[in-house]
Amino acid sequence: MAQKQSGDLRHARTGIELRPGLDGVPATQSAICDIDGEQGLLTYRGYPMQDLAANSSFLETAFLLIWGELPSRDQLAEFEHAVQMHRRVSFRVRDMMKCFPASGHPMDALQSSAASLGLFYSRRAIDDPQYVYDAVVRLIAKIPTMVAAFQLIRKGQDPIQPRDDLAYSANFLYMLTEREPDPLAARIFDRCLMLHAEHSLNASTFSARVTASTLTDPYAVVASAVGTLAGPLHGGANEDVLAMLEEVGTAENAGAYLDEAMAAKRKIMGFGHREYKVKDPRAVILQALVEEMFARFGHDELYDVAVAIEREAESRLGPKGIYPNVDFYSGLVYRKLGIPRDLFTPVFAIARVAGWLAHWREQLGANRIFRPSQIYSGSQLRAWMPIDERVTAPAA
Ligand SMILES: CC(=O)SCCNC(=O)CCNC(=O)[C@H](O)C(C)(C)COP(=O)(O)OP(=O)(O)OC[C@H]1O[C@@H](n2cnc3c(N)ncnc32)[C@H](O)[C@@H]1OP(=O)(O)O
Ligand SMILES: O=C([O-])CC(=O)C(=O)O
Repeated sequence: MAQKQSGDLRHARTGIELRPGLDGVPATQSAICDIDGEQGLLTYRGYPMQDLAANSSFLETAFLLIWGELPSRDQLAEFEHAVQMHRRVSFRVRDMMKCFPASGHPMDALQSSAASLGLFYSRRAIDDPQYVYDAVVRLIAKIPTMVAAFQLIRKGQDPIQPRDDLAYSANFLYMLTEREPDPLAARIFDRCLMLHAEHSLNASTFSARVTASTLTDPYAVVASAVGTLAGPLHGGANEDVLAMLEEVGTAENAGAYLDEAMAAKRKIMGFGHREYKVKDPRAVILQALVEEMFARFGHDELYDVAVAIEREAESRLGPKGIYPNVDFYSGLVYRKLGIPRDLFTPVFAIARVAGWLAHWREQLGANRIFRPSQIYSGSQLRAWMPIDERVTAPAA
């Protein structure tokens, strides 16, 4: 991989400084989510994350994020009912998924199936509040169904239909595992979704806003965000954390593993954050949820490995402000729920679609197309070279 660009470069004509990765550069104004990375505080629409995770539900939190206020009892009932009515996906989408290679990554399957929804619904009605409401409902309702469907299809089975008597999270776990989940497991999963629902201008949300700013349809917005979330520096890290815990194997190996990884300049997955200089507040809650899961459903020795890595990392990475992020403990909850490792990031997407849609609406409310500039570092003006006069092929 190429070296990251160094700072202190300025645009030749405007004099504006290049900030690689847009570090610290405000790229939009938003009223959706606030992060205090020094204190480890996270709020959605002004409500502390801890209060929402303790008292709300994923659908209620999604409503808050997208429409700005907590719903009334009637509004919530209407929203929950609408989502329930739109959980099914067309047989055409299921048949398309049957043509996907079973060995493909479920994030690629999700990105393709989310994009395919745009084929079914009109594209040019984004000014119509009913179109917006319907698109929000469809995406929140259908993404879990598509994630569960690909899981069964790749095992050679037919997807199972959603169950109308089950609430949002319980229904997803049922469609995935073909068993009605324990109510505590379903509640813990619902809390995980709330914790992952939104996080200001992270890479996938930025991607969603850039796509939204072209006035394309919301299915393309979500599909582009899913593709961005998949990368290992972003949502994809939750899958890699589990691989790391398995590789480390025992708590005693944690220190040596960290020393070796750092000497080889490898990043520790599930650690570090552009915004947080302390432990991610979501990781604190997720760790408590892991313990709640294990107290009820049995211990997992990989948790001891995770705790040892966090302890050993304190002296090695803590001085640089590098602590566990949201991806560090989530996989241990999902593993206990019977979710396969390569579905951890699709599960993240099930939650984050709420944040993406909130940003889609906000972007459309005061839209200007994203079109930043660049600092050109290529050749200066050159004379055309006829093919027979070219002496060397350009380096790969
Ligand atoms: C849902 C989410 O997206 S949460 C993040 C999930 N991603 C991960 O867990 C992957 C591991 N973490 C990382 O790659 C980074 O910390 C990111 C991508 C999250 C943030 O990246 P940035 O803000 O650009 O920080 P950057 O990568 O420049 O790192 C700054 C310094 O900290 C070090 N660092 C950052 N994260 C880590 C890590 N996980 N392990 C070891 N060192 C790290 C870098 O090597 C760099 O050191 P240097 O200054 O000596 O070169
Ligand atoms: O905010 C970020 O850059 C990444 C993150 O934690 C998230 O998207 O939840």
